Amino acid sequence: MAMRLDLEKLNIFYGDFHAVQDVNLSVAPRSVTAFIGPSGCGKSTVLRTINRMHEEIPGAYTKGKILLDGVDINGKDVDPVAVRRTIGMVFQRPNPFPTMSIRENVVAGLRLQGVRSKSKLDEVCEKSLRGANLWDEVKDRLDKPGGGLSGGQQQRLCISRAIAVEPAVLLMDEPCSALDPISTLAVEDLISELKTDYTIVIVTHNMQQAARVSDQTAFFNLEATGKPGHLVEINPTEKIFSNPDLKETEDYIAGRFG
Ligand SMILES: Nc1ncnc2c1ncn2[C@@H]1O[C@H](COP(=O)(O)OP(=O)(O)OP(=O)(O)O)[C@@H](O)[C@H]1O
Repeated sequence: MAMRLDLEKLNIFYGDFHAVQDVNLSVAPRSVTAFIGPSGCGKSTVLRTINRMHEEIPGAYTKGKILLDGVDINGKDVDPVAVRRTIGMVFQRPNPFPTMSIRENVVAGLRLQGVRSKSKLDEVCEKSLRGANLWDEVKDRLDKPGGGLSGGQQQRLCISRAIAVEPAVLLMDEPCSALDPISTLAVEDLISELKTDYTIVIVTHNMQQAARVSDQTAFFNLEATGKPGHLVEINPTEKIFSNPDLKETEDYIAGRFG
C-alpha cells in the first residue's frame, strides 16, 4: 500500500513568480519525512504539488517530475482526482464537515467513490477511527456532529477521514499547529504508528516535533524574499539535528538564522 515518492528537478511557479527551485528528494515507503525551514521557503507549496492541488490555483504550474513508485503523477493520462485519492492530505486547521456526523465524516470519501453497503461503511468507519486512535473516545456518539469534538479530536477525525480511502501517501501540513500539547503528542504518536502502513510527509515549524516523528528531515531555505526557495539538505533526522552536512542547516537548527 505505501509507495515510494521521488521529486526530480521540481520547479514550482505561481504565474511569473518562481516559488521553488530544483528540488530533488526521495521518500521511502513506510517512513516519515519532515520538511522544515523559514516561513516562505516553499514547504507548503511543495506539499501541495505532491497531490496536484497546486494546479488548482490560477496561473500556477510545475516543471520537473513527481514520481509515485516510478510513475509520473502529472503524466498525460493521469486523473488528478485519482492522484488525490492515492495521496491524502491533512491540513493545518482541522476541517471536518461540522454538521455532518462523526461516522459520515469518516466515510465521506468512500461515499464519493460510490460505496453504499452499510456493513462496509461501518467496518471502514471503525477501522479508520481505531487507526487514528479516536475510536474509544467517539464510539458511543458516532451520530453526533463532527464539529462537536475538541480540536485535537477533530484533527484525528480528519486523519481518520484521510486514511479511510486507504491512500498510499499521507501529506500533513503543520497538522498540530492548532492543537494543545496533549493533543499534539496524541497526533505525533499516531504519526509514528501510521508509518507502518503509509508513506508520510509532514511540514512542521516545530523542530522538536521533526526530531520526534521523522526518519529523515529536509531543510528548505531561501536567499531573500522574492527569490525561490530551495532544498538545502536532506538527511536522516538524527544527523540533521546532531551533525548536519552544511553550516547553513546547523545555523537554522541552532536558531542563528536570519
Ligand atoms: N496562492 C499563491 N499565490 C502566489 N504566491 C503564493 C501562493 N501561495 C504561496 N505563495 C508564495 O510562495 C512562496 C512559498 O510559500 P509557502 O506557503 O509554500 O511557504 P512555507 O515555507 O510553507 O511558509 P510557512 O512556513 O509560512 O507556511 C511564498 O513567497 C508565498 O508568498
